[in-house]
Amino acid sequence: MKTILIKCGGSVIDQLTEDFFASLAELQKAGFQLVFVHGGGPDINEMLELTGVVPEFHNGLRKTTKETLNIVEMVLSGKTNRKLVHLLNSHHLKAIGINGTDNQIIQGSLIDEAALGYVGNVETVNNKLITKLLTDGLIPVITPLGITENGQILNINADYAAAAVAKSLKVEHCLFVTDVDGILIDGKVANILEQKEVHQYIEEGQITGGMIPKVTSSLAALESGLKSVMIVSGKKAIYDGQTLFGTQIVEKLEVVK
Ligand SMILES: Nc1ncnc2c1ncn2[C@@H]1O[C@H](COP(=O)(O)OP(=O)(O)O)[C@@H](O)[C@H]1O
Ligand SMILES: CC(=O)N[C@@H](CCC(=O)OP(=O)(O)O)C(=O)O
Repeated sequence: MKTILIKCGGSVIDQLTEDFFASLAELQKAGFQLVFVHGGGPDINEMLELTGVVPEFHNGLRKTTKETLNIVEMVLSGKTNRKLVHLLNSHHLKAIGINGTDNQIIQGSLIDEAALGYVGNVETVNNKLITKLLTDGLIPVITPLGITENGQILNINADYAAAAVAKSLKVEHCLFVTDVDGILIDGKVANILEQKEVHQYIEEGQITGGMIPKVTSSLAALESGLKSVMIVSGKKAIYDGQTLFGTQIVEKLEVVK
């Protein structure tokens, strides 16, 4: 069966629409099995603020002290994951929540402990539990937490975690669901962007902030052999039974034509 990896951004989890959930059902009808990796940056920030910790980011990655890691794990596993699983189940999409650390699904290593604390890169993904759940007809919903060889829990940027899971599962499509209709260039959604344009738009400052990890992990996923990567909106329909709506990212335009 063909699989679609859906990364659901923290920016949009609270704004997912009926049309979006209807598109997921359409994708299942079209023969795709779904796997989710979710973010939760806003939920984490909210809880950190309540505890008086000021969020700190370096190149888009959250500096994660021991205290922050405890909150990140509590929020991602206890709040955001529960919220998304509940939303899917209430739309008759049979979802089950799991942590990236469960059964060592996401194995990673520290990026730079001195600068970032317990923030990790993905080294390998253990597909076993994911494929077992898919075989049972369930939608795995995975937190972007990883674990090192020594058992240290890692906070992983959800875009990178999603791209790594997509690569490991060799999915048909990888969709980054966010709070905008796609990548906006000069105020308009681009239907398709190639690698070279992505780099150019980052340099020109047209692609900034939270969109940067999405495009860089999209390009990494394409390089690793994935065929289709898209940025789509969770606020509307993303599929009409034939076409996915949003911005497709490709290595080279001529390959697609
Ligand atoms: N060129 C662009 N097109 C669309 N959005 C962009 C662009 N450059 C930066 N962004 C920002 O990226 C945001 C999405 O990233 P982020 O907030 O990290 O979302 P998520 O929680 O889904 O990962 C958009 O809301 C927008 O503010
Ligand atoms: C290391 C790192 O930055 N981890 C992220 C994990 C959540 C995430 O990426 O959530 P979004 O997709 O909503 O941004 C964080 O702590 O915010």
